[in-house]
Amino acid sequence: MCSRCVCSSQDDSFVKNPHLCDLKEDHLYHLSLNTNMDLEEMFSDVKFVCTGGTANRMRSFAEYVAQEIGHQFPTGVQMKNISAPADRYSMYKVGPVLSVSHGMGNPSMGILTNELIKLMYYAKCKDPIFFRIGTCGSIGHEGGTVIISDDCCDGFLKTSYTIPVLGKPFERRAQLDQGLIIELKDLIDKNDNFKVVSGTTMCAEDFYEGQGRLDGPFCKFSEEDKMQFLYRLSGKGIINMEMESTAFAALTKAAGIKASVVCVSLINRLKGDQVTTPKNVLDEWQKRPQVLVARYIKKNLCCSCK
Ligand SMILES: O=P(O)(O)O[C@H]1O[C@H](CO)[C@@H](O)[C@H]1O
Ligand SMILES: O=c1cc[nH]c(=O)[nH]1
Repeated sequence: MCSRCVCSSQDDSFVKNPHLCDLKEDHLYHLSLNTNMDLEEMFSDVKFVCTGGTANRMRSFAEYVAQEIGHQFPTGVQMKNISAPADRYSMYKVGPVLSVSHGMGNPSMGILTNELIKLMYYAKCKDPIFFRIGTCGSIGHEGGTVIISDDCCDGFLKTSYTIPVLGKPFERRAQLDQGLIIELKDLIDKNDNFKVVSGTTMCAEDFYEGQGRLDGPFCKFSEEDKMQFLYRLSGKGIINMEMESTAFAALTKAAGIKASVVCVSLINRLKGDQVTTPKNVLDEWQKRPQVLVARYIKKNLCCSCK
Protein backbone atom coordinates (compact mmCIF):
# COMPACT_ATOMS: atom_id res chain seq x y z
CA MET A 1 0.00 0.00 0.00
CA CYS A 2 1.48 3.37 -0.87
CA SER A 3 1.93 5.72 2.11
CA ARG A 4 -0.52 8.29 0.73
CA CYS A 5 -3.52 6.09 -0.01
CA VAL A 6 -5.00 2.60 0.11
CA CYS A 7 -3.66 1.67 -3.29
CA SER A 8 -1.04 -0.70 -4.47
CA SER A 9 -0.59 -0.98 -8.24
CA GLN A 10 -3.84 -1.52 -10.13
CA ASP A 11 -2.28 -2.52 -13.45
CA ASP A 12 -3.08 -6.21 -13.38
CA SER A 13 -5.26 -6.14 -10.30
CA PHE A 14 -8.89 -6.99 -9.53
CA VAL A 15 -9.89 -3.33 -9.19
CA LYS A 16 -10.02 -0.60 -11.84
CA ASN A 17 -10.81 2.59 -9.99
CA PRO A 18 -8.40 5.57 -9.83
CA HIS A 19 -10.49 7.16 -7.08
CA LEU A 20 -9.35 4.52 -4.59
CA CYS A 21 -6.06 6.45 -4.62
CA ASP A 22 -7.90 9.38 -3.05
CA LEU A 23 -8.79 7.28 0.00
CA LYS A 24 -6.56 7.32 3.05
CA GLU A 25 -8.60 4.39 4.33
CA ASP A 26 -11.30 2.26 2.78
CA HIS A 27 -14.19 0.88 4.83
CA LEU A 28 -15.79 -2.30 3.50
CA TYR A 29 -18.83 -1.23 5.49
CA HIS A 30 -21.08 -4.27 4.92
CA LEU A 31 -18.28 -6.68 5.85
CA SER A 32 -17.14 -4.66 8.91
CA LEU A 33 -13.59 -4.67 7.53
CA ASN A 34 -11.34 -1.71 6.68
CA THR A 35 -7.84 -0.98 5.45
CA ASN A 36 -6.70 0.10 8.94
CA MET A 37 -6.78 -3.62 9.69
CA ASP A 38 -3.99 -5.87 8.42
CA LEU A 39 -6.18 -7.35 5.67
CA GLU A 40 -3.15 -8.98 4.08
CA GLU A 41 -2.30 -10.82 7.27
CA MET A 42 -5.96 -11.80 7.76
CA PHE A 43 -6.91 -12.87 4.21
CA SER A 44 -3.91 -13.20 1.83
CA ASP A 45 -4.15 -17.04 2.01
CA VAL A 46 -7.73 -17.05 0.65
CA LYS A 47 -8.02 -19.12 -2.54
CA PHE A 48 -11.75 -19.97 -2.63
CA VAL A 49 -14.59 -17.54 -1.92
CA CYS A 50 -17.91 -19.37 -1.61
CA THR A 51 -21.16 -17.41 -1.41
CA GLY A 52 -24.76 -18.48 -0.88
CA GLY A 53 -28.06 -16.93 0.10
CA THR A 54 -28.34 -17.64 3.80
CA ALA A 55 -26.18 -17.29 6.92
CA ASN A 56 -26.96 -20.79 8.21
CA ARG A 57 -26.14 -22.42 4.88
CA MET A 58 -22.78 -20.67 4.70
CA ARG A 59 -21.95 -21.50 8.29
CA SER A 60 -22.70 -25.18 7.73
CA PHE A 61 -20.73 -25.07 4.45
CA ALA A 62 -17.75 -23.65 6.35
CA GLU A 63 -18.01 -26.48 8.90
CA TYR A 64 -18.35 -29.06 6.12
CA VAL A 65 -15.42 -27.78 4.09
CA ALA A 66 -13.26 -27.65 7.26
CA GLN A 67 -13.87 -31.40 7.64
CA GLU A 68 -13.29 -32.10 3.95
CA ILE A 69 -9.94 -30.28 3.79
CA GLY A 70 -8.83 -31.37 7.26
CA HIS A 71 -8.64 -27.82 8.58
CA GLN A 72 -8.08 -27.76 12.31
CA PHE A 73 -9.14 -24.76 14.36
CA PRO A 74 -6.82 -24.07 17.31
CA THR A 75 -8.21 -25.83 20.40
CA GLY A 76 -11.03 -23.92 21.99
CA VAL A 77 -11.22 -21.50 19.04
CA GLN A 78 -14.78 -21.29 17.69
CA MET A 79 -15.32 -20.37 14.04
CA LYS A 80 -16.69 -16.82 14.20
CA ASN A 81 -18.71 -14.62 11.88
CA ILE A 82 -16.08 -12.05 10.86
CA SER A 83 -18.73 -9.65 9.56
CA ALA A 84 -21.09 -9.91 12.57
CA PRO A 85 -20.64 -6.24 13.64
CA ALA A 86 -22.05 -5.06 10.30
CA ASP A 87 -25.15 -7.23 10.89
CA ARG A 88 -25.58 -7.77 7.15
CA TYR A 89 -23.68 -10.74 5.70
CA SER A 90 -22.13 -13.65 7.58
CA MET A 91 -18.48 -14.40 6.73
CA TYR A 92 -16.58 -17.46 7.93
CA LYS A 93 -12.92 -18.23 7.18
CA VAL A 94 -11.65 -21.79 7.06
CA GLY A 95 -8.00 -21.54 6.09
CA PRO A 96 -7.97 -20.77 2.33
CA VAL A 97 -11.77 -20.82 2.10
CA LEU A 98 -14.12 -17.89 2.76
CA SER A 99 -17.79 -18.80 3.18
CA VAL A 100 -20.07 -15.77 2.95
CA SER A 101 -23.85 -15.28 2.81
CA HIS A 102 -25.15 -12.90 0.15
CA GLY A 103 -28.85 -12.46 0.93
CA MET A 104 -31.45 -12.37 -1.79
CA GLY A 105 -31.31 -10.65 -5.15
CA ASN A 106 -28.77 -8.93 -7.39
CA PRO A 107 -28.54 -5.70 -5.34
CA SER A 108 -27.50 -7.62 -2.22
CA MET A 109 -25.17 -9.91 -4.19
CA GLY A 110 -23.74 -6.83 -5.93
CA ILE A 111 -22.84 -5.04 -2.71
CA LEU A 112 -21.18 -8.18 -1.37
CA THR A 113 -19.27 -8.95 -4.57
CA ASN A 114 -18.03 -5.35 -4.84
CA GLU A 115 -16.67 -5.50 -1.32
CA LEU A 116 -15.21 -9.00 -1.70
CA ILE A 117 -13.35 -7.89 -4.85
CA LYS A 118 -11.82 -4.96 -2.96
CA LEU A 119 -10.99 -7.32 -0.08
CA MET A 120 -9.11 -9.63 -2.49
CA TYR A 121 -7.22 -6.56 -3.77
CA TYR A 122 -6.26 -5.17 -0.37
CA ALA A 123 -5.35 -8.62 0.95
CA LYS A 124 -3.23 -9.31 -2.16
CA CYS A 125 -4.92 -12.69 -2.69
CA LYS A 126 -3.50 -14.69 -5.60
CA ASP A 127 -5.99 -15.91 -8.26
CA PRO A 128 -8.95 -16.53 -5.95
CA ILE A 129 -11.89 -18.51 -7.33
CA PHE A 130 -15.46 -17.48 -6.49
CA PHE A 131 -18.51 -19.74 -6.23
CA ARG A 132 -22.20 -19.13 -5.73
CA ILE A 133 -23.78 -22.13 -4.00
CA GLY A 134 -27.53 -21.60 -4.32
CA THR A 135 -31.02 -22.81 -4.85
CA CYS A 136 -33.20 -22.24 -7.87
CA GLY A 137 -36.34 -23.18 -9.66
CA SER A 138 -35.74 -25.37 -12.67
CA ILE A 139 -37.50 -25.81 -15.99
CA GLY A 140 -38.01 -29.50 -16.51
CA HIS A 141 -35.76 -30.88 -13.78
CA GLU A 142 -37.05 -32.35 -10.56
CA GLY A 143 -36.29 -30.89 -7.13
CA GLY A 144 -32.92 -32.07 -5.85
CA THR A 145 -31.25 -31.83 -9.27
CA VAL A 146 -27.95 -29.92 -9.17
CA ILE A 147 -27.57 -27.34 -11.92
CA ILE A 148 -24.25 -25.89 -13.06
CA SER A 149 -24.71 -22.58 -14.91
CA ASP A 150 -23.02 -22.61 -18.32
CA ASP A 151 -24.11 -19.02 -18.88
CA CYS A 152 -26.54 -16.56 -17.33
CA CYS A 153 -29.00 -14.00 -18.60
CA ASP A 154 -31.29 -11.37 -17.15
CA GLY A 155 -35.10 -11.39 -17.25
CA PHE A 156 -34.99 -9.94 -20.77
CA LEU A 157 -32.80 -12.93 -21.78
CA LYS A 158 -29.74 -10.69 -22.27
CA THR A 159 -26.49 -12.30 -21.12
CA SER A 160 -25.54 -9.20 -19.19
CA TYR A 161 -26.12 -7.27 -15.97
CA THR A 162 -27.43 -3.75 -16.46
CA ILE A 163 -27.84 -1.16 -13.70
CA PRO A 164 -28.70 2.55 -13.87
CA VAL A 165 -25.49 4.55 -13.28
CA LEU A 166 -25.67 8.37 -13.23
CA GLY A 167 -29.12 8.09 -14.81
CA LYS A 168 -28.00 5.95 -17.72
CA PRO A 169 -28.06 2.15 -18.26
CA PHE A 170 -24.61 0.61 -17.54
CA GLU A 171 -24.27 -2.90 -18.96
CA ARG A 172 -21.65 -5.54 -18.17
CA ARG A 173 -21.38 -8.99 -19.77
CA ALA A 174 -22.41 -11.64 -17.27
CA GLN A 175 -20.04 -14.48 -18.17
CA LEU A 176 -18.87 -17.38 -16.05
CA ASP A 177 -15.55 -19.18 -16.39
CA GLN A 178 -15.90 -21.99 -18.92
CA GLY A 179 -12.78 -23.83 -17.77
CA LEU A 180 -14.07 -23.92 -14.20
CA ILE A 181 -17.39 -25.31 -15.43
CA ILE A 182 -15.61 -28.17 -17.20
CA GLU A 183 -13.53 -28.90 -14.10
CA LEU A 184 -16.70 -29.04 -11.97
CA LYS A 185 -18.41 -31.37 -14.44
CA ASP A 186 -15.36 -33.65 -14.35
CA LEU A 187 -15.96 -34.02 -10.61
CA ILE A 188 -19.45 -35.49 -11.02
CA ASP A 189 -19.39 -38.96 -9.51
CA LYS A 190 -21.77 -41.57 -10.92
CA ASN A 191 -22.28 -42.82 -7.35
CA ASP A 192 -23.65 -39.45 -6.23
CA ASN A 193 -27.27 -39.70 -5.06
CA PHE A 194 -28.15 -36.70 -7.20
CA LYS A 195 -28.26 -35.76 -10.88
CA VAL A 196 -26.15 -32.89 -12.26
CA VAL A 197 -27.19 -30.98 -15.38
CA SER A 198 -26.02 -27.71 -16.90
CA GLY A 199 -27.50 -24.96 -19.02
CA THR A 200 -28.22 -21.26 -19.07
CA THR A 201 -29.54 -19.66 -15.90
CA MET A 202 -32.07 -16.84 -15.98
CA CYS A 203 -31.45 -14.36 -13.19
CA ALA A 204 -34.76 -12.73 -12.26
CA GLU A 205 -35.26 -9.46 -10.37
CA ASP A 206 -38.26 -10.98 -8.62
CA PHE A 207 -39.41 -14.35 -7.21
CA TYR A 208 -43.07 -14.05 -8.24
CA GLU A 209 -44.22 -12.36 -11.45
CA GLY A 210 -40.58 -12.05 -12.53
CA GLN A 211 -40.31 -15.83 -12.61
CA GLY A 212 -43.73 -16.35 -14.19
CA ARG A 213 -45.41 -17.35 -10.93
CA LEU A 214 -49.19 -17.20 -10.73
CA ASP A 215 -49.25 -17.25 -6.92
CA GLY A 216 -48.12 -13.73 -5.97
CA PRO A 217 -50.50 -11.02 -4.68
CA PHE A 218 -50.81 -9.73 -8.25
CA CYS A 219 -50.84 -11.51 -11.59
CA LYS A 220 -51.85 -10.09 -14.94
CA PHE A 221 -51.02 -13.15 -17.06
CA SER A 222 -52.68 -16.54 -17.54
CA GLU A 223 -51.46 -20.05 -16.84
CA GLU A 224 -51.14 -20.40 -20.62
CA ASP A 225 -48.96 -17.28 -20.80
CA LYS A 226 -46.79 -18.70 -18.03
CA MET A 227 -46.33 -22.07 -19.70
CA GLN A 228 -45.58 -20.41 -23.06
CA PHE A 229 -42.89 -18.34 -21.32
CA LEU A 230 -41.34 -21.35 -19.60
CA TYR A 231 -41.26 -23.35 -22.83
CA ARG A 232 -39.78 -20.31 -24.62
CA LEU A 233 -37.00 -20.22 -22.02
CA SER A 234 -36.47 -23.95 -22.31
CA GLY A 235 -36.25 -23.64 -26.10
CA LYS A 236 -33.39 -21.19 -25.58
CA GLY A 237 -31.48 -23.59 -23.34
CA ILE A 238 -32.51 -21.87 -20.12
CA ILE A 239 -32.93 -24.56 -17.47
CA ASN A 240 -33.27 -22.67 -14.19
CA MET A 241 -34.15 -19.36 -12.57
CA GLU A 242 -32.63 -17.70 -9.52
CA MET A 243 -31.82 -14.12 -8.48
CA GLU A 244 -28.07 -13.44 -8.12
CA SER A 245 -26.14 -14.99 -11.01
CA THR A 246 -25.87 -11.97 -13.33
CA ALA A 247 -24.52 -9.52 -10.76
CA PHE A 248 -22.14 -12.21 -9.52
CA ALA A 249 -20.97 -13.20 -13.01
CA ALA A 250 -20.66 -9.63 -14.31
CA LEU A 251 -18.66 -8.27 -11.38
CA THR A 252 -16.31 -11.25 -11.04
CA LYS A 253 -15.68 -11.13 -14.79
CA ALA A 254 -14.96 -7.39 -14.59
CA ALA A 255 -12.44 -8.17 -11.84
CA GLY A 256 -10.86 -11.00 -13.86
CA ILE A 257 -11.84 -13.49 -11.16
CA LYS A 258 -12.86 -17.04 -12.17
CA ALA A 259 -16.40 -17.77 -10.96
CA SER A 260 -19.06 -20.43 -11.13
CA VAL A 261 -22.68 -20.81 -10.09
CA VAL A 262 -23.91 -24.18 -8.79
CA CYS A 263 -27.53 -24.41 -7.61
CA VAL A 264 -29.93 -27.11 -6.53
CA SER A 265 -33.44 -27.07 -7.91
CA LEU A 266 -36.17 -26.80 -5.28
CA ILE A 267 -39.00 -27.17 -7.78
CA ASN A 268 -39.71 -28.10 -11.39
CA ARG A 269 -41.62 -24.98 -12.46
CA LEU A 270 -43.33 -26.87 -15.27
CA LYS A 271 -45.21 -28.59 -12.46
CA GLY A 272 -46.06 -25.64 -10.21
CA ASP A 273 -45.04 -22.48 -8.37
CA GLN A 274 -45.12 -23.25 -4.66
CA VAL A 275 -42.09 -24.69 -2.88
CA THR A 276 -43.78 -27.21 -0.62
CA THR A 277 -40.94 -29.70 -0.02
CA PRO A 278 -40.47 -30.51 3.67
CA LYS A 279 -37.66 -28.60 5.42
CA ASN A 280 -35.57 -31.71 6.15
CA VAL A 281 -35.57 -32.60 2.43
CA LEU A 282 -34.75 -28.99 1.42
CA ASP A 283 -31.85 -29.07 3.88
CA GLU A 284 -30.47 -32.25 2.32
CA TRP A 285 -30.93 -30.86 -1.18
CA GLN A 286 -29.06 -27.66 -0.23
CA LYS A 287 -26.01 -29.74 0.70
CA ARG A 288 -25.71 -31.17 -2.83
CA PRO A 289 -24.03 -28.18 -4.55
CA GLN A 290 -21.78 -27.94 -1.49
CA VAL A 291 -20.55 -31.51 -2.09
CA LEU A 292 -19.48 -30.64 -5.65
CA VAL A 293 -17.80 -27.35 -4.70
CA ALA A 294 -16.03 -28.90 -1.69
CA ARG A 295 -14.79 -31.69 -4.00
CA TYR A 296 -13.31 -29.00 -6.29
CA ILE A 297 -11.67 -27.20 -3.38
CA LYS A 298 -10.20 -30.42 -1.98
CA LYS A 299 -8.80 -31.36 -5.41
CA ASN A 300 -7.29 -27.93 -6.06
CA LEU A 301 -5.99 -27.09 -2.65
CA CYS A 302 -2.20 -26.77 -2.65
CA CYS A 303 -0.81 -28.85 0.18
CA SER A 304 0.72 -25.77 1.85
CA CYS A 305 -2.69 -24.14 2.21
CA LYS A 306 -4.09 -26.77 4.60
O1 LIG B 1 -30.99 -19.96 -2.08
P1 LIG B 1 -30.33 -18.71 -2.56
O2 LIG B 1 -28.85 -18.89 -2.73
O3 LIG B 1 -30.66 -17.51 -1.76
O4 LIG B 1 -30.94 -18.40 -4.02
C1 LIG B 1 -32.32 -18.40 -4.38
O5 LIG B 1 -33.25 -18.33 -3.29
C2 LIG B 1 -33.83 -17.02 -3.18
C3 LIG B 1 -35.33 -17.06 -3.48
O6 LIG B 1 -35.97 -18.01 -2.68
C4 LIG B 1 -33.08 -16.15 -4.19
O7 LIG B 1 -32.01 -15.54 -3.54
C5 LIG B 1 -32.62 -17.15 -5.23
O8 LIG B 1 -31.48 -16.75 -5.96
O1 LIG C 1 -38.18 -21.09 -7.83
C1 LIG C 1 -37.21 -20.65 -7.24
C2 LIG C 1 -36.57 -21.35 -6.19
C3 LIG C 1 -35.50 -20.80 -5.58
N1 LIG C 1 -35.06 -19.58 -6.00
C4 LIG C 1 -35.65 -18.91 -7.00
O2 LIG C 1 -35.23 -17.79 -7.34
N2 LIG C 1 -36.71 -19.46 -7.62
